[in-house]
Amino acid sequence: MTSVLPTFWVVIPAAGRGLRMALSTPKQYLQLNDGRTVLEHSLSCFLAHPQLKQLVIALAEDDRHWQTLPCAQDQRIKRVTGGAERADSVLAALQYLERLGAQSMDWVLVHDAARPNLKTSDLDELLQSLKDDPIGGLLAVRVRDTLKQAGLDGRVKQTLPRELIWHALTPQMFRFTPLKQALKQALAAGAPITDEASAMEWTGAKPRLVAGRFDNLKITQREDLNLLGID
Ligand SMILES: Nc1ccn([C@@H]2O[C@H](COP(=O)(O)OP(=O)(O)OP(=O)(O)O)[C@@H](O)[C@H]2O)c(=O)n1
Ligand SMILES: C[C@](O)(CO)[C@H](O)COP(=O)(O)O
Repeated sequence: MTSVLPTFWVVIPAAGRGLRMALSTPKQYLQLNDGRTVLEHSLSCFLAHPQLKQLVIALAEDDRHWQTLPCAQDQRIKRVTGGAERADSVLAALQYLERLGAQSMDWVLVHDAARPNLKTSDLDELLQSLKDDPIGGLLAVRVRDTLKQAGLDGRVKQTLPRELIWHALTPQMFRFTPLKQALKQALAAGAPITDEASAMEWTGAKPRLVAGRFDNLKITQREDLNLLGID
């Protein structure tokens, strides 16, 4: 018998400038070949999921694209202004979740607006794998290539063991209050936080790795567009 998946809140950090993409349009608003934007694709699995509570999207203060999208009319989606870094944007969205009634041990999933290729099968695998976990965790994929550590001279210093190395993906799934507190404390301490798991790790927690698809890629640089069929 398939067990019931947990209900969950969603936070979408979408306030980035896409500097590494270096295009006039922020990368989350680039159109894929079906005419929908990267952001609309990144939202789609959540908006179609029966267990979604509500979704908070963090946008740049001067974002003029969001209101042009049909999903901006979806009453389940609330918007907040993002911050200087991704972690600031996530924290701003978490603080808004409190106003929406998020309870301490509610599940929160954080997913990059720049990851349009998330599959429902991966989302459900994450929910199923972590629904009874005391900490939470993240979708991740094992490193496939041989890993080289560079020296300051730009030459190979050594080959690193890769058996235990994973790429962190999103969504990342944690309980509301522990995540909010971890982010607040880690940011206040100036810790280098690049994902939700690193904030939880900073507090001593050990998030669980849930194997996901390698093609759940983050649109970051120009060459990534070809991988997703963007002309
Ligand atoms: N201050 C920020 C920075 C990033 N993000 C979001 O976090 C996700 C992952 O960040 P990244 O890929 O680094 O996006 P950008 O910051 O836009 O890219 P760049 O670093 O090249 O400027 C993206 O969906 C981005 O919109 C955010 O909400 N707030
Ligand atoms: C959250 C993330 O996508 C996990 O790999 C990654 O850390 C985002 O990093 P970025 O430098 O903000 O793109």
